[in-house]
Amino acid sequence: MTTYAELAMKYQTVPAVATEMVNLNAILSLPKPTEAFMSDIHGEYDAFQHVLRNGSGNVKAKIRDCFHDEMTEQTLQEFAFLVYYPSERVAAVQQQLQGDALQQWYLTTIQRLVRLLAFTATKYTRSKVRKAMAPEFVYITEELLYNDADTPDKLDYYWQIIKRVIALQQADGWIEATCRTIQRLTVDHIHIVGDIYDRGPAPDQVVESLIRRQTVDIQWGNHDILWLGGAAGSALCIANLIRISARYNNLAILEDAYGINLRHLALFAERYYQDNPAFRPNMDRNETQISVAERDQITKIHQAISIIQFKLEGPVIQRRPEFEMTHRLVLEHISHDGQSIHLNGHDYPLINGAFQTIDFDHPYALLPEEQELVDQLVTAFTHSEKLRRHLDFIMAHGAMFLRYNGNLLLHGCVPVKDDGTFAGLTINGKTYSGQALFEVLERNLRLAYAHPENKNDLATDLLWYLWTGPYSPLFGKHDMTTFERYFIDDNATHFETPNPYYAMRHDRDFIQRLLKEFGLNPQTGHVINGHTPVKKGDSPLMAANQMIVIDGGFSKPYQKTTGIGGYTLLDNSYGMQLVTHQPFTSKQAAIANLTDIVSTKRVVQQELHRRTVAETDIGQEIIAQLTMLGQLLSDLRG
Ligand SMILES: O=P(O)(O)OC[C@H]1O[C@](O)(COP(=O)(O)O)[C@@H](O)[C@@H]1O
Ligand SMILES: [Mn+2]
Repeated sequence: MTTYAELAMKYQTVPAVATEMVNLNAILSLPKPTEAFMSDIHGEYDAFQHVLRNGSGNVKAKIRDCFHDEMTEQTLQEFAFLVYYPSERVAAVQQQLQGDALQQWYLTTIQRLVRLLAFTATKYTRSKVRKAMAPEFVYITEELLYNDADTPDKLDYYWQIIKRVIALQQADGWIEATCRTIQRLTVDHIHIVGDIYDRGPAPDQVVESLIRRQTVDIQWGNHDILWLGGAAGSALCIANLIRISARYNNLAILEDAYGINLRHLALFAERYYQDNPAFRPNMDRNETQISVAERDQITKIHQAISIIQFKLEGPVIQRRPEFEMTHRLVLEHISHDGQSIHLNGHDYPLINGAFQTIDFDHPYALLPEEQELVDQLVTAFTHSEKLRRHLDFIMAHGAMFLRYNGNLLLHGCVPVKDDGTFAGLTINGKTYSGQALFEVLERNLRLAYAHPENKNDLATDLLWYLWTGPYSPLFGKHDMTTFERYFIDDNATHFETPNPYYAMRHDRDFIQRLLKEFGLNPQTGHVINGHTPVKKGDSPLMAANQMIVIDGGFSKPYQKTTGIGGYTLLDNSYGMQLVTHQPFTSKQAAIANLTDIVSTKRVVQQELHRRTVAETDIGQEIIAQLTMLGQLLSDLRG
């Protein structure tokens, strides 16, 4: 929030104050900019990029509105793909066309892009449009954009600029930069409702693209917490994320993207483990097959790190009775011959056994070599500069929940008890529930992240709790049955009881109570969640459209369940729409066949009048500033 003193420093004369007031007043009456909500990206960089580049289908809609009937469907499609993938499409056109035809293509294309840019820019101030441009082309672009080519001289000037740009071989660079500006202006602000990391191949590139984009906020997901926890020195978070990386054949992210050396882990795994079908990597993404030797190595690493994880869980659960997780102390219930386990009053045979490093008298004790490995990994995670840089961004732009323009955004749930009252977690003798639970967990997370040198303190243990604790708002289930899923055949033991929240969120009264708890207007607000894939046939809209779940399966391994390729929610001046995306095959295929993946748009809420900036959070800030400027003006006039 800007203060009166800051404004008084910045605007020292009556005309300066008046000019700013005129400017702010004008901004208030502009249409509300478009927000896009996405979640559960799970490392699927190409699919995510496609949705970002096509503005969740909005870019094509803009082209349609701007050019009406001037373009055939084929031309429109080609033009849209130029805007999404400018460098690839320019290269393709250069292959197809030569000489005069190519020259004509540049002339037509540049002129069309100027028109489209002008069309997308109408919602914004000149200064905002300028900020969305590549600095090296600002001068040229503004000359083209704000040139009212209505006199022959001006028209001549306009075409001269375009021709010079082409002659000086700047056209490719200008096209690329302008297409990016159009992409940015089409969607002004992006919300990521959690889970950028795990299962897919390129979360690091997703983060890089968010860093480039900047106008982003993130509501942390349980998988993001594992990586934040890793950088914060939590051995348990590290063991979990390496386990998942091995499970989905993604260890390369650790080694190649983040420079974390897994050699010692691989050598250790080689010494202790054999092939084990239950630990072979999941190849659902259907990418290039791996060799048997490679598969064997991953399978062994997968077992080694899983057992380390289960061992590390013991002491944390024991030293934190307030976590109420003794039901997750599993290793101590294995029979001493390693053949069965006694859980919840039943004996189950164990399958896929991999218990050779466990001393059943001290099941949670790490072998000295395991301890060394853990120490080495913690050091590597807390020292990876690139990982820190990525997670610094996720920390700076992220939070446990967000209130934005009247809506409540959070990844998983607000934990409740069976009777619908907010469930509490007791920390240091004090019980926190509802909004206070989110806040206490966030405070501890920030503390743990700021002190990677503390490894066994409460704040670091709470990071792991966020991943898997029964009242973690990011997990939302009573238990994570990872051990049972690997080692017990009986499916009943795999079930993870969801928090009652998930049944209650269908109910409008319940959602309104939540909105109220978080200080929002219960009549007009929405709750937006990710985390739980919306199964085929289920609706992402609940509680009379006030509850919206947008985990639609960017994650390839989950597309069997969802049947689609993901959802994005759009909120613009006309209202809210839910966009369904078809599964994305590959970037190459999309560009070669010009296949878009948007399938349907569903209206969630339609505004009776077009909403303006004045009705947004930023608008409220501007109104407050205007009041202070009014005061300043009369003070200056004395
Ligand atoms: O499908 P996988 O990789 O075995 O993962 C299953 C595990 O993932 C979880 O669903 C958590 O991950 P999500 O946040 O993606 O749901 C656990 O509850 C479950 O045990
Ligand atoms: Mn999740």
